[in-house]
Amino acid sequence: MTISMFLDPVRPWRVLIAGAGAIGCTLAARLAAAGHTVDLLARGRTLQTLREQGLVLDDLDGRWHSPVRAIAHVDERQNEHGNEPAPDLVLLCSKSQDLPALAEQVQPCLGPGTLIVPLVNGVPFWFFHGAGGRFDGQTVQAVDPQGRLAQALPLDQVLGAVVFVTAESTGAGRVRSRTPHLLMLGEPAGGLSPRLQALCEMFAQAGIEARPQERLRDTLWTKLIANLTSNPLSVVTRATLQAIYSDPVLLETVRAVMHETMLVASAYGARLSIDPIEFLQLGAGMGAVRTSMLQDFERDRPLELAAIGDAVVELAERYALPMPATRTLLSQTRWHAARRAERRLAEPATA
Ligand SMILES: NC(=O)C1=CN([C@@H]2O[C@H](COP(=O)(O)OP(=O)(O)OC[C@H]3O[C@@H](n4cnc5c(N)ncnc54)[C@H](OP(=O)(O)O)[C@@H]3O)[C@@H](O)[C@H]2O)C=CC1
Ligand SMILES: CC(C)(CO)C(=O)C(=O)O
Repeated sequence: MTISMFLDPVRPWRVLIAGAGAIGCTLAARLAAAGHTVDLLARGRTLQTLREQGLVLDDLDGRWHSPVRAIAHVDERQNEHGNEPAPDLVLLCSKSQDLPALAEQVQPCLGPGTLIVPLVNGVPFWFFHGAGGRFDGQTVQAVDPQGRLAQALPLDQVLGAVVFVTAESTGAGRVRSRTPHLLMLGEPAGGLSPRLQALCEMFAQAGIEARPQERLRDTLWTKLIANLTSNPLSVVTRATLQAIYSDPVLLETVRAVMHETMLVASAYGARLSIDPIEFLQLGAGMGAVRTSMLQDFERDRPLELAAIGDAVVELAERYALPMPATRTLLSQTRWHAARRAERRLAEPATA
């Protein structure tokens, strides 16, 4: 019997949040404010600022100064007697390429009842876990090339998430979120389990709407279509969502990538509820939003192309589906990222 069988949404949970960026800090602030015990695994200047000044979130409900404990290693969770129960919940909140290292960092403190939720864009590493069908249990190479994630995390304790929270860091330990907090959560094997319901309720009590999904992969494909049609193209063009989804020239690429991705989704049995025309209208209605990938590009940070792009191409290859427009777009995005890196290297160093 595992601890999670007793998870009670109203008692305080022991939560470990790994990754103190925009999403990790937003969730940490709201969960701590709701009375949960929150440890936030951070590094560098963020860790130092969190220790010295604490965490501040500005969201639609106001300003939150929340009592989180910033830690550099999970063994700092131990008290003076050298013991600390395993967390009830671990949220992994990094860019997808950083997930293996983060998973290995949290692995030593996991207990048999710890729920683990990666909050990461793109095809998840657990995609084939509990999926049934001919690929059941296989690995998505693009997101877990050395099998480090599957090794570090007990898959039966992993719940999937599709992130609709939007947030941006405004400085170390400072975060701003201007939309209602929304997560879609689901069991990799599908269905509505008691632990999934308890987790959704626990988030809801902290002001984070969490919708339990019987078929999370359907929602995942919808988000992938949004990411794949807009994130790489935003790097190539520097355009906002409004421009990407309304400019007639850019719409040609958007439509081509959307149709290719929808075909892959249907090959995997996804039941998509999106109407393509409505989808484009919704995208255009998002306004002057710069995608997370464009923001990473402008900050000279690595791009999440493996999880958002390469992984979908890999899934397509399993069914011999060509993705010519998507492949071209991904190559062009990489070309722009490489040119930018070269220009940065050529710039004279500032004192
Ligand atoms: N922000 C948003 O609005 C949305 C984000 N998402 C997705 O959610 C995920 C998280 O995004 P977001 O929070 O914005 O990303 P950020 O880049 O803001 O945050 C990631 C954090 O993880 C930290 N980190 C990475 N590796 C380690 C490590 N080994 N040890 C300690 N800390 C580590 C980073 O530290 P450092 O800064 O030192 O690198 C950074 O603070 C991504 O997949 C993103 O695409 C999805 C929807 C919306
Ligand atoms: C806003 C959106 C949906 C654009 O694809 C996104 O998730 C991102 O910027 O990463």
